[in-house]
Amino acid sequence: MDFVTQTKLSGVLLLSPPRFGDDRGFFSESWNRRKMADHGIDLDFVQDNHSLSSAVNTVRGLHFQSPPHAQAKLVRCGRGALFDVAVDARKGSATYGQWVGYDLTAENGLQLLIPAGFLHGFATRAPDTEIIYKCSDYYAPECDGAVRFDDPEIAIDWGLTGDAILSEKDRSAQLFSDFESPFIVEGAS
Ligand SMILES: Cc1cn([C@H]2C[C@H](O)[C@@H](COP(=O)(O)OP(=O)(O)O[C@H]3O[C@@H](C)C(=O)[C@@H](O)[C@H]3O)O2)c(=O)[nH]c1=O
Repeated sequence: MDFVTQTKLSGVLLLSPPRFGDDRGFFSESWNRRKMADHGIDLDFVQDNHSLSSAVNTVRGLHFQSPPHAQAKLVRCGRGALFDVAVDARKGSATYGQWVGYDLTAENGLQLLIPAGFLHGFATRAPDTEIIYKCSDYYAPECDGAVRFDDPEIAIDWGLTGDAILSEKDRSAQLFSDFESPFIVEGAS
């Protein structure tokens, strides 16, 4: 698999950092700014997040931070397995409202790069799943927002095997049709 794979949503990239295996296990560079810049991606990450979801079918999302604190995220799985989803929320985008989802596991080491302007969420596929992600802006609760993970218009196939386990915030999230996107696709006026 190539180091960088473009997805059907412009700017959302699936990354496969090389792993060097030996008798002890493996070594991998999980983030290398210079290497990413060689691929035309120059992001200034300022915060790393790490969360544990105990149960299978835990869903966190779909989340965003509005400008001026919009966040690009580089997501990977530290333990277990998760299905990671990005939804294009950029007004004027040809793929507005479309989603992509990928299985990121501790074993496959895949990463998803999600630019600002996308909603992000994930579902856990294994117990005690840990997600680790870099963010390009600091947490700003006043800019924090959520759209329903099961929004009928976006219609994400989460592949859940039971009822979704949600936070109170996510249970009461807005519909995509009520969401006034603060994001504009680059180049649109
Ligand atoms: C996101 C975040 C939360 N918190 C606090 C607020 C709250 O008390 C507690 C739990 O917050 P939440 O319920 O929002 O956590 P969670 O539902 O895991 O939210 C995260 O979901 C994924 C999908 C994302 O993309 C993230 O950007 C973030 O929105 O942690 C921080 O201190 N810093 C942060 O950056």
